[in-house]
Amino acid sequence: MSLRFLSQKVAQAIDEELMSAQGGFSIDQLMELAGLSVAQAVQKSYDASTHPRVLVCVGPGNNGGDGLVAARHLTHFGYQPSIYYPKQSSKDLYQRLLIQCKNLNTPLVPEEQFASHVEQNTDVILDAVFGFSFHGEVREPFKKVIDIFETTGKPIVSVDIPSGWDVSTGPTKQVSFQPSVLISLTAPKACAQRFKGERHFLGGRFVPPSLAQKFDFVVPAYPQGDQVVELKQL
Ligand SMILES: NC(=O)C1=CN([C@@H]2O[C@H](COP(=O)(O)OP(=O)(O)OC[C@H]3O[C@@H](n4cnc5c(N)ncnc54)[C@H](O)[C@@H]3O)[C@@H](O)[C@H]2O)[C@H](O)CC1
Ligand SMILES: [K+]
Repeated sequence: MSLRFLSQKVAQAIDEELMSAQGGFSIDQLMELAGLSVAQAVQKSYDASTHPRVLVCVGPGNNGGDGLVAARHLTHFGYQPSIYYPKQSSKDLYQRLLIQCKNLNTPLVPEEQFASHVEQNTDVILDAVFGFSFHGEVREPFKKVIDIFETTGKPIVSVDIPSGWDVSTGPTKQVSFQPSVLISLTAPKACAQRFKGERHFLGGRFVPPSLAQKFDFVVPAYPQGDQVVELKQL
């Protein structure tokens, strides 16, 4: 069976099903596993000894939450992440994730230092700005962030979707950067067919076979205890 690429609508339906009474998961659990997958994909792609400074760009929704979780795991993996989080959520979950990072002394980058921080103090950018619920044209304060993704020479690792791409069709007139690494969560979204970077991982190792069957997608075999599996061919 070949890999299925999910539409925005189906990705959202799967997410809802996982967190329904039947699915039994809480958002905290899914986000923890998604963020752990992301940290593992970074670790498999960029060694902490050569690329320790990971700038985690955090958006306003759950994609951003995955980034905060990844930042915490990356610290424990020996990286020195920093966080750019221009529109902080007041929701309890996000506040707690941020406290956990602050307790690990992870610095928060101020808005006016963002551009210079990318150029001078960053080895890898972790793009956790928008995921499968993004639509329309990028609004501030994120336009500035995506504009830098468009022009920087630093490697970008995108969580679930390259932020600003159309979830179904991929690069747009405004946003066409290619991340070096993409971590698709649960199953790749349709836009992943336009990914031309170096490595594509699948993460989010929480899908029961009955759910994959219901939504007609394939979960490839993960190696041993890994939280990611590399997808060689699209
Ligand atoms: N089942 C899974 O695979 C899981 C995936 N996870 C991650 O969750 C995101 C999807 O999260 P969601 O909260 O639904 O949305 P987003 O993070 O994509 O962003 C919504 C956020 O962005 C704002 N927004 C939308 N469009 C724009 C725009 N044009 N300009 C500015 N802002 C915009 C919107 O208002 C919201 O605030 C998925 O991709 C995974 O990364 C879960 O963590 C675990 C389960
Ligand atoms: K993203």
